[in-house]
Amino acid sequence: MTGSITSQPAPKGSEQPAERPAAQLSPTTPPQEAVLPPRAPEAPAPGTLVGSHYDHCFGCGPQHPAGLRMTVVAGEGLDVTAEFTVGAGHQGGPGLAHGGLLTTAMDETLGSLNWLLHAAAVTGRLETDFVRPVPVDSVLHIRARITGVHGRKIYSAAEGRIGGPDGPVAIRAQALFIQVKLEHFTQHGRPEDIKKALDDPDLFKRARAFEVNP
Ligand SMILES: CCCCC/C=C\C/C=C\C/C=C\C/C=C\CCCC(=O)SCCNC(=O)CCNC(=O)[C@H](O)C(C)(C)COP(=O)(O)OP(=O)(O)OC[C@H]1O[C@@H](n2cnc3c(N)ncnc32)[C@H](O)[C@@H]1OP(=O)(O)O
Repeated sequence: MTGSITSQPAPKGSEQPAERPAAQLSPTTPPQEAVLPPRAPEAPAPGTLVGSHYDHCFGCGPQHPAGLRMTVVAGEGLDVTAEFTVGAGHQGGPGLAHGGLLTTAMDETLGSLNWLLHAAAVTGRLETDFVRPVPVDSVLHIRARITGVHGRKIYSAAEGRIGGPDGPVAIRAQALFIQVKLEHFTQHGRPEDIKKALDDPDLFKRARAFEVNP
């Protein structure tokens, strides 16, 4: 390895224009018309566990053999906290957490915010800034909040700290979730998993509840 990337001349026609267009807002930044709705009546009470949305979820499922098994606690408003302990099985570089897994932990936490609105939603876009390395055995303390809702779009942001809940920020994320109907899962999921999920009375009850207010 030479340690440097040889610079090549830019292909013809790809030169920078004399004036760059004004910086665009990220699609994960709520527009001015976005609102902060009240917590849904069905939202988990402040200080209680949000609970896993699906037993086999890689992020939160208690039955997943190698998942992150994250637990998320509802906050007072449109916010949650979560912890993710980085294990030896989560390495990217030696002794350091894999960035993709940290992103998964952020995705899971941000996704759980949707329970506060009682909305079934999927990640449309997720942006992550890795601010400092996260060693194995660290506990990532995550705080996430909804930053706005506009139609089916739910905007949210989170940060993950190490060395304690008020330690330095190691990772930041912003997300755009899109509200979906139950059919999103039933039409696209592998049939045998959908069948099993629908046979689970608890999940079925939960899924039907979404149908009333999709
Ligand atoms: C059978 C029982 C199942 C029961 C399940 C039970 C519970 C589950 C419920 C909730 C889950 C709760 C917690 C989950 C917690 C964490 C889990 C992690 C979350 C995930 O891991 S989840 C997997 C990864 N995720 C996907 O697998 C999505 C794949 N994708 C799609 O399925 C479509 O892409 C979709 C649905 C996103 C949109 O499709 P669509 O056709 O419905 O709507 P459309 O395209 O019109 O978008 C509407 C407006 O959003 C804008 N928009 C869309 N995408 C954008 C982007 N990327 N950037 C900027 N803007 C975007 C458009 O520009 C438009 O904007 P506008 O309205 O202004 O025009």
